[in-house]
Amino acid sequence: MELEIYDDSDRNIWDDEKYDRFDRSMADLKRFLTKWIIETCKLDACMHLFLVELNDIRRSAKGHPKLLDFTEFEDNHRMRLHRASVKLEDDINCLIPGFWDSKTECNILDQEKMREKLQQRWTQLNGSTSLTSLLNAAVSKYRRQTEDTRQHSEPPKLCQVAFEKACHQLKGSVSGEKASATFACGGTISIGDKPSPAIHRVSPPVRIAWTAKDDSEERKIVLSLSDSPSAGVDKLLQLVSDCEAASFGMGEQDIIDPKYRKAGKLDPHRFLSSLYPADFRVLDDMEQFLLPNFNSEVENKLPFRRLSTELYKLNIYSGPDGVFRKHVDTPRSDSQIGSLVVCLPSVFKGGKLIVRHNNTITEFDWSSHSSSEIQWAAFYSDCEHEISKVTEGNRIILTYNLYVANSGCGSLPRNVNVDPRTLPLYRSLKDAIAEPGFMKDVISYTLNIPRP
Ligand SMILES: O=C(O)CCC(=O)C(=O)O
Ligand SMILES: [Fe+2]
Repeated sequence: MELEIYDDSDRNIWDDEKYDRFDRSMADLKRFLTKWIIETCKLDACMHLFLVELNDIRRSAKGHPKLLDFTEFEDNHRMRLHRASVKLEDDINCLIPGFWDSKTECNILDQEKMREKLQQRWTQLNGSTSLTSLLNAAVSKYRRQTEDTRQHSEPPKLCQVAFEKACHQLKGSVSGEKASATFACGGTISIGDKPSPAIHRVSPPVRIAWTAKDDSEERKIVLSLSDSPSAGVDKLLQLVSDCEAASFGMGEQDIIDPKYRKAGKLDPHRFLSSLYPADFRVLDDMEQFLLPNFNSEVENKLPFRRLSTELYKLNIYSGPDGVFRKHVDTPRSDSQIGSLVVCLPSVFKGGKLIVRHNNTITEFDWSSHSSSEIQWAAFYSDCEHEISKVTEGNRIILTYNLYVANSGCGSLPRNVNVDPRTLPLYRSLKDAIAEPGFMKDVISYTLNIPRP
């Protein structure tokens, strides 16, 4: 992707009319960066999957060849490699249409640019070894300490075996290509009846207001700790019955099939919620775990990529058979990278959220704390997930679309939603302009006119 920016540094960029006549503006630059950032994320994700598979093939190949050296591969390895490279190509075509011109290029792995990118990503994935060496040191120290015992009493003690096994497992999870493959994360927000600063991550009871199906009335409920009377059983029943049946997307169609998804829904124009996950630093947590690394240490430190959320639905899965079988969410735009689900306080049993990626499963079982905490999970759009049967109660969920965006660091973007009059600089400038002689000095300086 190449961007040509005209050198318009001598123009007055605050003068909209003039500025809009140029082909490339700050807005173009912002769009370009956002597109580039999103494409980099998507490419990283595609290469990541490929590298995991390639490393598996290498491990089973003779002589443990170097990453992109396929000379020693036997037929079965070649077949697997071929399948993986076709998948890589398909993934890239699907996520970044137009990035790869599959008609003119023969094989994606023959392309020097692609090989370089794969090599870079590989180096990056294997870069951090400090925790691994710590674990290695722990194992050898433990071995040395127990060597004598081992020599004298033949079978190793159960705790020794368990310790080493745990260290090896941990080492596997913190190093190598699977380490940065975090595809889901989650957390909790406590609920307190007393007001508390949001920084403490204690939310007041959540208030939901919604409109009746025929729009005739506005209704409200406070979702509080279950044993408090304000939990309002009647209101809860009302909320459930005011929901419409939730659909799911299949191709271009929205389908309602209670065997596949049995849940109620309210579209966002029908309800308001008092809970804003960003107030409880949920966005910061998700950014930390879900935004993939850039390509180098230096770039990783750039405050470029941010997440934003868009409230999408309120869903209720009710016992005895609320359910949502295996599916992948339909992304609502090119910049959507995932979903955030927030489980509001309400008693229920069952209803586990199970998220899968690359043969790894993460489960979010919220039933035991369903009445006392707000619980949340976020995961990438391409993760298959399901909700197991809700056997009792009501599992009330807010879903949000997660978008990646650039934070507009560096210079202030145009049309920023901040009133310049609120900035300290505005007041100093205003005061300075009021000084007799200031404007004369500035004008003669900027226009290079000799002062009288
Ligand atoms: O409720 C959940 O845990 C997940 C919801 C979900 O998968 C969806 O709405 O697409
Ligand atoms: Fe989903």
